[in-house]
Amino acid sequence: MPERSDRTPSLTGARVHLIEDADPALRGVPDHVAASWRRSLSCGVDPRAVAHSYSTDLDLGSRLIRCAQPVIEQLAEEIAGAPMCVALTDDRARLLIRRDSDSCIGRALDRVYFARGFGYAEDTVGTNGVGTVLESGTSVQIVGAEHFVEPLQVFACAGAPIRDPFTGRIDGVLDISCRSEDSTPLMLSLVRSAAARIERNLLLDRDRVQQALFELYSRVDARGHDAVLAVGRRVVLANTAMQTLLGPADRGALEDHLRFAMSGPAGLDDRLVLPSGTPVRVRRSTVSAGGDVAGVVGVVRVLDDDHPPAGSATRTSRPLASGSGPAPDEAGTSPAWRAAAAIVEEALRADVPVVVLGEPGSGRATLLAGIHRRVHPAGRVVLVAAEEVEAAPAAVAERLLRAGRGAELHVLRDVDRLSPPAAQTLLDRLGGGARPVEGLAATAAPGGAAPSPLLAVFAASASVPPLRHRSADAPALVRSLLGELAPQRRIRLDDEAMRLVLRYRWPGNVRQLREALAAALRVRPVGCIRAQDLPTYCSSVPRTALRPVDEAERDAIVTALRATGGNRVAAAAELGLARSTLYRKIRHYGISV
Ligand SMILES: Nc1ncnc2c1ncn2[C@@H]1O[C@H](COP(=O)(O)OP(=O)(O)OP(=O)(O)O)[C@@H](O)[C@H]1O
Repeated sequence: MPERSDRTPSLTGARVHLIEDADPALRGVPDHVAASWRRSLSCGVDPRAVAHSYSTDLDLGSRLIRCAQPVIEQLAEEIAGAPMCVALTDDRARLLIRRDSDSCIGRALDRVYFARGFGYAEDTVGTNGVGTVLESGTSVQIVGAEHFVEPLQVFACAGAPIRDPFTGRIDGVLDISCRSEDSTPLMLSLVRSAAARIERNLLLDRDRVQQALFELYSRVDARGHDAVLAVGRRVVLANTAMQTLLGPADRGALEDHLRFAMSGPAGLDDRLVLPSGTPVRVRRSTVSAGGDVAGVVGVVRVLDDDHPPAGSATRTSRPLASGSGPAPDEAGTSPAWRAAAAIVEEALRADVPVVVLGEPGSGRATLLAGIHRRVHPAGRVVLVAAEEVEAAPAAVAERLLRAGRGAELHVLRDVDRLSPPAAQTLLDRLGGGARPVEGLAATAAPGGAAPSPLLAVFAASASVPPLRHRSADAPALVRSLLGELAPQRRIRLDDEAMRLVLRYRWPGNVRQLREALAAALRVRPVGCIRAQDLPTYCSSVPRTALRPVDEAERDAIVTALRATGGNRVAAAAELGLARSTLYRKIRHYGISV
């Protein structure tokens, strides 16, 4: 094969043929480059310009950056004499770090948007040393005319994937770029060995995190005869007492509960009822290492009947007020949901202001309303929208202070969305949290840059898990929602439709599930709802957020696959796509039909 620089005219000719002729043989073009050109073409990449996409939501404190930083510094020293740059991207080809050995190469790369925050995915900028690595899963060197997009043909780049040592998943790409005339085959071996060093650091780092969990577990286990359960991101540790205390279903439920608790407050005392009806108390501590949550260690005790858990009342059948909405416990049996219900019930019984944290649509207001009706069957729930508070915080505060006691619960919705002045006015008028306001509850989204000062008013807080973290509740929720949406009809989901419901991530939570079921009922008002009756998005679990144009493409693919009974060859023909392109897009959108 001729030297790379001598091949420029034949590569240029082959590429032009491909663009004009759709599918020539591409003789003389290396296989990995030809495959990448075809992918670039089928994705509609413009061969004349670098399309730029910029993201602001980069994770600059990630484990990947922490483990890569020292290796990048060392690599930058190794190439200091040559006009090159070292770059690190995340698994979506977005540049996280760029270190230039001289300012000329830096300026040249800036001009083609090879800079922090910009994306170099192959389906956006065509064949390159970052996106092509992610698409092919192997290290590549792309020199000069091998780039699909003309403005990139003055560069050469070598990229290697950085894989998570446990999962094998590609976490990012390490890349060395320079002008094509400065390119050397050494770039590829340099970048490969540096990526291997980063993977070693990831392994050591993971060990450190797991070590921290193991140390606390061992300390707690050594303290006595208690049953101890530790749950980390990929390990579960249980001592002998734990292994004999509970059956497999209860153990699984408890593990789920601790896994969910990893994202909650650091140390707490939970009381919950396991699926077999066994009431337990869990004293748990969260373990952190270097800013990462390593896991949760829980000491578990079965409670006797004299000390039922606070949530155990949820299992007795108290009547709900007539005309009440769904009973939260009927649609929530997972430990995380029960734990939230128990805290809310305890707070409402003691008339302590309680805030329910959770993602929008997860059922926070429904939980508060359902439990209030249980505690005060003749009571009333007043939902106060954030917009109403925002418009007149002082007037709302007056109303809350004057409200009828005991049987009336005012729920301030989405208090995290209030502007700081509105939140402050409300807080001041309610007495700054110094004395409890009766009959008051709120909902808020967890996290956020600065928690609302208003949260000081609420002495109790409960966390409602997002629907995707309590898939055990999904079948009961579906039954409850179908009963509400089609009260007089015998309707259910078939197994395949239920499988989609369990697999989909439901970013809009229960509200979105309700909308999906309402849409399916419009297609099939009676009988058995099938997978193809659910909205097309339910058949897709993409790895990244989709743009509207991607959603339209995803919907077209799902519709074609549903129409052809899942036959990919027929679907590709109907869509006018090459079969390989369809397979790639099915993978990209996480489509399951
Ligand atoms: N356990 C449940 N059973 C039946 N329907 C539920 C349940 N949880 C939530 N829903 C339904 O889902 C939708 C959203 O619930 P809810 O209003 O309680 O959510 P939220 O967390 O307060 O969020 P938002 O503030 O966005 O409304 C409502 O239509 C509600 O009826």
